[in-house]
Amino acid sequence: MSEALIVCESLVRIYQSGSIEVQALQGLDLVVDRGEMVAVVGASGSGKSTLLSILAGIDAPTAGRARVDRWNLLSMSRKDRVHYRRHTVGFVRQQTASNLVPYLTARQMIDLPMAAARTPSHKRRTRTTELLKALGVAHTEDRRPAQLSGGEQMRVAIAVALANEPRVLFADEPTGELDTATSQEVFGALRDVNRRFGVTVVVVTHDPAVSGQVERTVAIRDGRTSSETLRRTTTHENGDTHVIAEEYAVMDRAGRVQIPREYREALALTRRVRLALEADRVEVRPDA
Ligand SMILES: Nc1ncnc2c1ncn2[C@@H]1O[C@H](COP(=O)(O)OP(=O)(O)OP(=O)(O)O)[C@@H](O)[C@H]1O
Repeated sequence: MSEALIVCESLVRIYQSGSIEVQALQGLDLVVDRGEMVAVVGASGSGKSTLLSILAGIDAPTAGRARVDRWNLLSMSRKDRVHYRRHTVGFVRQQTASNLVPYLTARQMIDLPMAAARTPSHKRRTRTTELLKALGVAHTEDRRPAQLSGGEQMRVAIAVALANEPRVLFADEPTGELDTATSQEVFGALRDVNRRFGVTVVVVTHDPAVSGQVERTVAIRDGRTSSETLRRTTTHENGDTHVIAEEYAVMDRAGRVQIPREYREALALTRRVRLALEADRVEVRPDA
């Protein structure tokens, strides 16, 4: 098996505002393999944006472990961080317009990160043309952001994020401001670049229609990974295809598993529970 591209273990991020401490991440575990496309879901305030900012090298964790490719995100120098953000990761923000430069054309915006990385101009031209085509926005190459629809703006933003051939693309609510049909298009574009360029994609979303289309969804609750849903497609004899989704609890390295509230309430599980090892399972029973 190939080595995972992203590994977070017991990741903690504490924000200090005045005398108040906010624990945005409280020991989060996450593993993403190379080439995977993963959706991250969770209630507002659960820590999704914090996680993405840390993985994108924009914010630094307080404690724990976080590795992306060969980079340890807790011990990167300022110089490393610039290199990391330029070459290893691409980032697409929720607010469509904030990804773009108002006075540049689509072609110029895609060119910009490559110019900053001192890529030779003939390579930049070829890559820009390839990306404009791959994202279905070749017709917009000479237009500025104000002359693009919301979906086109987002697809150009994805092209900009992919310019320097990053290993991983992070997208924070990329379809949050778009209508359903346009969301589907943008999400389709993300899936397409994941397959076509082999770039790993981690997408934060509120939209169940979006998260339902990836093979793995990771749910975050209170700054921790709470469950994962794996989906696989099966084909019946008559040719019909069905998607089977199975939800798993996530166990951390210390063996901790969160028991969902409805299970605890149904069996009145409180502070002490009985654990029993059976041949093929572990039982959790109320303290009788
Ligand atoms: N810069 C900051 N200073 C203080 N607290 C912050 C800061 N950024 C985030 N938080 C807090 O950290 C927690 C997690 O925030 P985060 O934005 O990661 O959640 P989220 O799951 O992305 O939410 P949403 O879906 O609403 O974007 C929240 O309680 C938030 O108020």
